[in-house]
Parts: sequence; structure tokens; C-alpha cells
Amino acid sequence: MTLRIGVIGTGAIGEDHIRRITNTLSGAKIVAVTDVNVEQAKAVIKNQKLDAKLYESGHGLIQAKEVDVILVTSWGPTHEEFVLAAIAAGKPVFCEKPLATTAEGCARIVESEVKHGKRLVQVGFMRRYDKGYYALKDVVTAGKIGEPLIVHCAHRNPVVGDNYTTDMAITDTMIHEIDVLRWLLDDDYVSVQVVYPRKTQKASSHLRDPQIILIETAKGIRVDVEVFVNCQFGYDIQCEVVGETGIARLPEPANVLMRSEAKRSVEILTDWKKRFIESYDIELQGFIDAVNQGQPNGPSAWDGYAAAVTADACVKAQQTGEIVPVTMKQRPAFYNK
Ligand SMILES: NC(=O)c1ccc[n+]([C@@H]2O[C@H](COP(=O)([O-])OP(=O)(O)OC[C@H]3O[C@@H](n4cnc5c(N)ncnc54)[C@H](O)[C@@H]3O)[C@@H](O)[C@H]2O)c1
Ligand SMILES: O[C@H]1[C@H](O)[C@@H](O)[C@H](O)[C@@H](O)[C@H]1O
Repeated sequence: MTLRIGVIGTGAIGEDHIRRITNTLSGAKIVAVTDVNVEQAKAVIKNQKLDAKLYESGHGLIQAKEVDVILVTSWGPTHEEFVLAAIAAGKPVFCEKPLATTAEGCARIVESEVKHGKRLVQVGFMRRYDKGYYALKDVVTAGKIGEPLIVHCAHRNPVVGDNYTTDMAITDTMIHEIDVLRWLLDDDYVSVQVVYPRKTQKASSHLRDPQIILIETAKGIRVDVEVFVNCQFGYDIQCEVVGETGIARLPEPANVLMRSEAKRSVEILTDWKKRFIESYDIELQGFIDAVNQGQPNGPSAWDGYAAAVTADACVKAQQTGEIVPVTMKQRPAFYNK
């Protein structure tokens, strides 16, 4: 069956998902869109050559009879109300990160989905679909480096705009590591701490950049994540797992090795959209297929909640300099694997 998808928010990632659903993926089509910036929505309908109805509001689109599935790609603070409305309408919903901007908001979504009794929500944590992370998880899970003890990560963006604030290093940027490392290690977090190295002169006056986030997991693994969003040189994602008998490293994106002008060199990407481009395709195709077969099976509302609780603890740790516990509710049996 071809799923009829309605999209709320036709900005950068919204348009990108519309393009992949329309041109690259199979089993779904875009039948409805809405954006508070109507001109933006109209431009996307035109640019992507969509045969889609333009709705005045997200709520109208969710209620529409011709819409089977909702894609939420609006600004983070609007996600919770749209996801709750989709659950109330009994429609599957793919929501870009964050699921909600607060842990309480995510908990409300979890509660509402559990009450509904069947999974409807998938959160856009696409790194779990990246072939590199997948290969790394295979190595770690197969015990090829023994039990994991330490994880070293870096999440570097070349530059960010003036509107990027210190807490966004957690809620917008490190949120990807928060999710993917829980999945990679099959573990939960117990505490976090944030320390600030010397500040780069390239960051806005109000932004602490870089930052180092230290995490302890329930199994006692120690994780350090460097978030550096004005590193200038490129978009650079690193992850190295140190185990009892070896070390496993996330593969670098395949790029041509050049010899020229007395140098051996490999280009580094600068745009985050390109770094995980394949994983977005795999993620959304997986969502479409799973919904067609009954219900979503990717990152759940519980994963969205776990990420939000951890992010809240990190933001508190940014402000206090202290080691902050990560305290989660009991996981409902509904989300057991
Ligand atoms: N998974 C990822 O790697 C990834 C990457 C980029 C963005 N995101 C997430 O996707 C979301 C959107 O990010 P973006 O970069 O596309 O932002 P954007 O600003 O480019 O686009 C958001 C769009 O939503 C619209 N919008 C806002 N409120 C709305 C509402 N109430 N109803 C309808 N439309 C509304 C805006 O007008 C805008 O066009 C964010 O939550 C962001 O964190 C995820
Ligand atoms: O929204 C983007 C996106 O999630 C990228 O993957 C991340 O590197 C950026 O820091 C963030 O601003």
C-alpha cells in the first residue's frame, strides 16, 4: 500500500525528507504539507513538483482523511503538540529530534502511546541507521574487543550561527551521541558532567565552545564527548570504543585519497546533511516499510524520553559544573525489546 504522508514544517530537513520520499524511497507519497511560513510551503510544493494539498495548520493536516501518516519536521518546541495530536488521531508519526523539548513533554508522549496500546511514534535518530555505526555495533556486540570500558567521541561542526546558544551544544548537537551511544553500548546513563576547555576566539561572545561532556553508564563505562561547533575545518564525527582486548573506531566516510602538490590528502565534509545522507534514506524507508507491516520499529518514544532526560541533566551540568545524576522513570514493559 502507498502510505499517504502529511508533512508539518517544510524547512531544511522537511524539504529534504519530502525530496527523498518523492524521488528516492518507495511505498509512500506526500499528499499534504503545512508550514507557518506559507510562502516556504508553497515554494517546496513547486520545487519538489508535489501533488499535495496545502493546510493552514498542523492540526488540520493531522485530522485530514486523506493523510495516513504524519511527518513532524517543524521547530523543536512544536513537536510535542503535533505528536500527541497524531497519537490521539491513531496515526503513525515520524518526529524529527527532539521528540519534545522537555523530559516531561516526552513522558506525556510515552504515556499517551502506552495508553493507545500500539506503537505509533518513531523519533528521527538516524545515526542508528548509519552503516559505520552499524559495523561498529557489530564488532562491539560480537565481543571482538572484549567488554567496552571507555568511549571517546567528537562532534565537530565547522561554524554555527549567532543564534546558537551554549545549551544547544547538548539539545541540538550532542543529542545524536546521547541516543546512538545508548544503542551502541546497549546501556543507560547514570550521571553526566560538563567541563569547558579554553574558549575558541571563533565562537560568539555568548557561546561556550568547545565543551567536553563526561558520561558514566550503568555498566560503569566512561564516555567523553568533545562538542566543538566552530572548529572551522569541517563536519567531523569521531567515535572510538576502547575494550578489554582491543579498540574499535567508527569508519571515516569513504573519500578519495589524493597525492598532489607534494601532499597526501583526503577531503573532509563540511555539510552535516551529506555525512549521514544514506542513513536518512535507510531510516525513512525502514519507517515506511514497518508502518506498512503494522507499526514503527525504529527509535521509540522511550528513546526520545531517555535522550531528553539525559540532555536535561547535561544542561544542568553545564550550568552548575557538578556531576548530575540521570534519573529516568521505570521503562514501561510496552517498550521492552
Ligand atoms: N536528524 C537530524 O539530523 C536533524 C537534522 C536537522 C534538523 N533536525 C531537526 O528537525 C527540526 C527542523 O529543523 P530544520 O533544520 O529543518 O529547521 P528549519 O527552520 O529549516 O525548518 C523548520 C520549519 O518548520 C516551520 N514551522 C515552525 N513551527 C511550525 C508550526 N507550528 N507549524 C508548521 N510549521 C512550522 C518553520 O516555518 C520552518 O519552515 C528540528 O527539530 C531539528 O532539530 C534533525
Ligand atoms: O541540527 C543539526 C544536526 O542535528 C547536525 O547533525 C548537528 O551536527 C548540528 O550540530 C545540528 O545543529
